[in-house]
Amino acid sequence: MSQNTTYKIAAIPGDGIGVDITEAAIQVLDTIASTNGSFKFEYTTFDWSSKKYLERGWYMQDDWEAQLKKHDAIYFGAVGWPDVPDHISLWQMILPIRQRMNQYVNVRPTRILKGTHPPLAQLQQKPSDLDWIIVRENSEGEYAGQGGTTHGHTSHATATEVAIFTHVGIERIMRFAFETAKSRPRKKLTMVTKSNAQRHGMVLWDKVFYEVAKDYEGVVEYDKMLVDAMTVRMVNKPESLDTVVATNLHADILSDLAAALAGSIGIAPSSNLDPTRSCPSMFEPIHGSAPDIAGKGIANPVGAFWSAAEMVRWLGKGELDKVADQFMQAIENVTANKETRTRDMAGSANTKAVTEAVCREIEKVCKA
Ligand SMILES: NC(=O)c1ccc[n+]([C@@H]2O[C@H](COP(=O)([O-])OP(=O)(O)OC[C@H]3O[C@@H](n4cnc5c(N)ncnc54)[C@H](O)[C@@H]3O)[C@@H](O)[C@H]2O)c1
Ligand SMILES: O=C(O)[C@H](O)[C@@H](O)C(=O)O
Ligand SMILES: [K+]
Ligand SMILES: [Mn+2]
Repeated sequence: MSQNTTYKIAAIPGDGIGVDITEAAIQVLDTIASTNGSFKFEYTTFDWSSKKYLERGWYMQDDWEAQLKKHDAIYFGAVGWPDVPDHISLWQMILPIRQRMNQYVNVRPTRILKGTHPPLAQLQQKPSDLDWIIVRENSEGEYAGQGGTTHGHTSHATATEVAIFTHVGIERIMRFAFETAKSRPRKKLTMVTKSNAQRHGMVLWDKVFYEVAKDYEGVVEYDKMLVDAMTVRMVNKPESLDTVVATNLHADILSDLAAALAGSIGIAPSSNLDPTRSCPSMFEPIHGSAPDIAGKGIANPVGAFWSAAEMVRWLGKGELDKVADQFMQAIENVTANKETRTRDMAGSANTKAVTEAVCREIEKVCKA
């Protein structure tokens, strides 16, 4: 990385609290850039949202792919609003971006940040017992887009949602998951499946997992869990897990559970990655637009900040790891203090106060 590198960021705030937390993330990203001095961000903000969809009839312009590809990364808030059916908003914005930008991996880390109140008594005593990375397959399964409805106007209405699993798609996510597990101190991978009831796609999923596992024999310890039993293990034996690989749908569900176990859905980050780096990767908190608290200025921006820190790490290709770590340190210094926690974390601060506190901490941590 040269001095004064400029990273071009496509910012898509979207709907509801997506708007508040994207604005907050940009403020802290600019603070970390100006404090560090060796890089800066240049943003293009896209007004793609459900509100605009209702006015214009479209979420993204026809040339959206070309527009996004002009950027080094995408920062995303959330999409979805009660007056547009959720499958329309997802399928006209977030899912096409994940698919067409080749973001076939979705990395969802969870750990208990300082000051959070995990609901389980055992984790209140030993927060270090929960430190996971969920690797979510991000292109296939029920999200591949195959299915349809016929005779929809009659009582014979028939609808299918076909879960797609390909050897190529499974192999690339398994390799990514094994590499992730290998890079972590415990070198441990748990594969989640449902190959007892789902006897085709999930059986191929398992088969390819064991094929790839041969390349990591003696290097990464691995095991297999049926997804229903996995929810029990996450609650009862969180310390027994480290890296987890699961299908698109299973990991979507398990990562919300993971966030709740770690203290709040408002903290959890995600990176939608194109590991080949041919397209921009996309960073967003795992939560949605939260219509119930939107417009109140009280959304927890911590998941958005953690996602922004992962964006810095990804953009730096190894050269900004220290900066990303400082960013995380600043976030955790703020969560540690009750005065600067939002309501979902048993505090009373608003989004703006938490954001300003993180900016102040960034200046302290980076200059120390
Ligand atoms: N990737 C995305 O953009 C994405 C992800 C999930 C849901 N959605 C969409 O968002 C809309 C709402 O979905 P939902 O209600 O199921 O899930 P949600 O994540 O928006 O909200 C679930 C609950 O968590 C709370 N919450 C979420 N984020 C929070 C934060 N940062 N701080 C404090 N509390 C927070 C909300 O107030 C709500 O009570 C739907 O349209 C859905 O399709 C989009
Ligand atoms: O991927 C999904 O199912 C939704 O966009 C959302 O629930 C998410 O987790 O990103
Ligand atoms: K989101
Ligand atoms: Mn989800």
